[in-house]
This record gives sequence, C-alpha cells and structure tokens, in this order.
Amino acid sequence: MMRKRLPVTVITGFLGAGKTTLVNHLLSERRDCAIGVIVNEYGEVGIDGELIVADENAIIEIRNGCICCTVRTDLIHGVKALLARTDIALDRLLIETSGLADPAPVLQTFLADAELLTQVELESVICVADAVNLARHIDDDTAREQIAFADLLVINKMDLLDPSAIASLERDLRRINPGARTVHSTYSRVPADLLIGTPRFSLASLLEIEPGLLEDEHDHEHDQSVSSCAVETEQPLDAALFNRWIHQLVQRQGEDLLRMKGILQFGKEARQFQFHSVHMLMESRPGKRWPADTVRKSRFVFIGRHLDAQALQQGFLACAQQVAAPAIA
Ligand SMILES: Nc1nc2c(ncn2[C@@H]2O[C@H](COP(=O)(O)OP(=O)(O)OP(=O)(O)O)[C@@H](O)[C@H]2O)c(=O)[nH]1
Repeated sequence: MMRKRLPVTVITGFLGAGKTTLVNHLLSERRDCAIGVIVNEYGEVGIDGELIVADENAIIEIRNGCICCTVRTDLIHGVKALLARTDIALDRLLIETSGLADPAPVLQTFLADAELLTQVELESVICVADAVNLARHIDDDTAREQIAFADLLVINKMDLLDPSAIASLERDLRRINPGARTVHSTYSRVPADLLIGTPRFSLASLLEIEPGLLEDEHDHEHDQSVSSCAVETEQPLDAALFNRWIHQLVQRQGEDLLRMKGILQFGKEARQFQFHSVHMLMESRPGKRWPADTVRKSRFVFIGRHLDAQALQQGFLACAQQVAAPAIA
C-alpha cells in the first residue's frame, strides 16, 4: 500500500519575528501529532535546537549557513533522514528557515527533487511578520520574498503594536502579497487548526510570482553587510555585569544588532537562562535545567550589520566571573 505523503509546513519570517515561538506553540497545542522539525540557523553556534521543545529524535538542526544557499543539500538529507527513521512515525514536518532565508530556493529544493516529491507534499508556507519591526525591513529583498511567498501571514507581536499602525501595516503587506490569508497574533498564538491541516500551497500561484522557480539556479544574494558571530564560555556569567553590558550595547548599537540570542549560565544557577533581543527589544527568562553530567557552556550569537566580532566577543567574555586563582601556600 502506498504511504500517504507527509505534509510539510515551511515557516519563514525575518530575524526575531516569532518563528520558533510559533513552532513551540504548535508543538504544545498538537501533542497528539508526531511532528518532525527541521530548523535552520544562520549563526554557526546552534541555539534554536535548544529552544524548540520537540522530541529530540524528531528534530534536526542545520547550521553554519543559510538553508537557501550552501546548506540546501543538508535540507534534503535532513528530510530524508527523518523520513527514514523507523522509531518515530511522523505525521507531519515543520521546516523553520533562518530569518535571512529566501523561501524561493527552499521551496524549489522540495519541488525539484523527484524522490522527495513521492514522500512529502508542501501543505503551506507561513510567514511570521514582526508587527513592530516590519517597517525597518520592508524594503529588504529577502523580507519581501518571505512575505510574497506565504499563503498565510501571521502578523505577530500585536501586544507591542500601536493600534493606529495596524491599517498601514496591513496595507504594506497586502501590497506585497494580496492573496495570502492574514491573521494577528501575540506570541504566535494562532489556532493550530489554522496553521496545519489545511492545504493552501499552490504551485500555480507561486509560478505567477516567480515564473522561473522550477528551472532557475538559485541566484539571490544575501545582504553582504549582515554577518554573524558567536561566543562560548564554560565560565559562569555574572548577572549584574551581563545586564550592564547588554543594556549599554543595545543602547549604542541596537539599530545594527538585528538579533542576539543566547543560552546562559549565571553563577551556580541550576537552570539555563535564555536571552533574546531583536533590535532594542530584549527578553530573558529561565530555561530548562542544565542536564546532569554535561559541561555547562554559555552560548551567544550576534547577527547584525557592521559587527565588530572581536569587540562583541570580548564584551561578552568580560561578564564571565573570574575564577579565583588558587592560593599559593
Ligand atoms: N512582546 C512579544 N514578544 C514576542 C512575541 N513573539 C515572539 N516574541 C519574542 O521575540 C523574540 C524572538 O522570538 P523567536 O520566536 O525566537 O523569533 P524567530 O523568528 O524564531 O527568531 P530567529 O529564528 O532568530 O530569526 C523572543 O524573545 C520571543 O519571546 C510577541 O507576540 N510579543
């Protein structure tokens, strides 16, 4: 008997829009469903895999590049690896692209692989739009493509948006993508039945936007002024030093610092601390407990324009507590 093709939802949206929040929301709403997750991060140090609350056997992280460029073969391998697993019978697959990914080549990867096409079907392309920061990026080619290729637009962070700005925001989005269904959300809390289970993806509509999608070689360029760097330390951080440093950094460079995120070890805390920033907006909260028998390592990623990697790394490391030198007898 032929196995039903696995429905795939591609989740796009600019840096920090709320994609991982949406994935976690969906996973917690649909515990009855075996959902595989492939997550692609731009930075070389993985953070998102740690933040997603999926069964660890059903999640694959693709790092060190953008899914739409160098790591497209990794995407195919990732999907095939999940499909080949015999210990979990997946009901569906979510693919969270990096915030800098152009969705066209990602979709092309799926639509052009004959073997994959017999196993999976694209159900929907969801773009999470950051209601607060969208205006900053609306002229960016990647951000526009993410919006244009979506069949569902989730306008997220409504809690932070001045209600008088909603109409013009929706107008901007409709100008780029008049056909997509639109839904508002806070913390990406969209009814699960709207996010999955409804086949919305239409190749015909996509070809209207990008007629050469199936033939073209991927030719889009990333904004060369955007880069990322990361830093790690096994030395616990001092919370007061970190707070002072991060606030000063955001005040000085928040416009250029598109995204920062980290998993942090403060002092002897048994729990991890998660840190996020999107431009000037910062959020931190306790995360899961550090696993026993592992080295507790803080990890921090910066993505932005004109980054001075060395200065950022040094600033972060200066927040690490100095371990007292052994006393000399
Ligand atoms: N106030 C507010 N914050 C939100 C909302 N949705 C997400 N956030 C916060 O925004 C930050 C980024 O959210 P993520 O879900 O990690 O965003 P992302 O799109 O996965 O980020 P990248 O993958 O790094 O591009 C986190 O601090 C979230 O808690 C929202 O509706 N309101």
